[in-house]
Amino acid sequence: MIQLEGLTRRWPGTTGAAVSDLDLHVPEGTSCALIGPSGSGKTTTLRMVNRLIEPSSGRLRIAGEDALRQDPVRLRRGIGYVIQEVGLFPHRSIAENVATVPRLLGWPAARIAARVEEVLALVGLDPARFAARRPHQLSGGERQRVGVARALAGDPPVLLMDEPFGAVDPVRRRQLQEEVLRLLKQLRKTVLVVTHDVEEAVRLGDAVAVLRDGRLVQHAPAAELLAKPADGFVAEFLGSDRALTRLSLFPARVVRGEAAAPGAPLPAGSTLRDALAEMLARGTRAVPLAEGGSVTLERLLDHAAPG
Ligand SMILES: Nc1ncnc2c1ncn2[C@@H]1O[C@H](COP(=O)(O)OP(=O)(O)OP(=O)(O)O)[C@@H](O)[C@H]1O
Repeated sequence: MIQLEGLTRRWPGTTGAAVSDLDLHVPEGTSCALIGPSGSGKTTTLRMVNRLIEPSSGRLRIAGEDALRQDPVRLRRGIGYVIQEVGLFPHRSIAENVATVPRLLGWPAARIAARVEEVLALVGLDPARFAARRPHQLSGGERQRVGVARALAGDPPVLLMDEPFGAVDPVRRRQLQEEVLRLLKQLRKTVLVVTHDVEEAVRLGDAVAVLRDGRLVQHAPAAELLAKPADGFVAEFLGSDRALTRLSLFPARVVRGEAAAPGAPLPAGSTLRDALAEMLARGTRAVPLAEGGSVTLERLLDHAAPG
């Protein structure tokens, strides 16, 4: 788990703090997305957790240990870090890039080689095709996958991600988000992810923390945040389409007693938001599901306006 208590960062020569008295708890095996306007302190917060930025005051516990008393270099070897620009070494092969942390950890060569193959496969890159290439021989999306593989290579319990899919086009982005999310859940990583994209935040975060001027204004499960923004600032930041965004959190499933509607069934893995889009496109009040039964407009309204 990651636990921030009163964490604060002041920059020399500035009035006020970039991050002020921040309390945040990310339980083990869960993810928290940090969102907020530009300059609200998201990246500063993230980089205080791996101490690329030293906190001015406050406490930081990672996996039960006082992280501010640990040697920062050793601390970082236990924390995966994924950034938008990926930051791969351009003159080293993909395999060498992925091997960075295991090598620093002093693993034997055979174990490193096996691990490189394993994590490349985990992120959907065939080691036989990619291991020997240089970063410039990959697409942006493939490089991003390498960034995730590299962060996972040393099997750290904690992962920090800063706009991890910012450089990926919107279509591949959703696919990559879903794959990485599935992977992180399967590996039970504790994750703190920074994004400016509300949809990405609710998709990746079990909980979402909203920052404003370096202060935490709301920290709640994604569905609760979208249903009940704490104030006008949060509501505006989440956008007037937040009820629509919320529908994307719920899978389209059969509710007993609903007869099958006519027409082509929704593809497997569709969300209630996809169901609404289909209803609008077809001009119907219900769409059928492949497993039988339907999603109805009434059901969508129940989810969009919870009690
Ligand atoms: N090295 C630095 N020296 C002085 N001030 C800094 C430094 N780095 C960041 N800041 C200031 O700290 C505040 C928070 O910056 P931070 O990068 O954490 O915001 P952010 O929410 O991640 O923004 P963005 O979404 O634009 O990346 C900003 O006012 C920024 O100008």
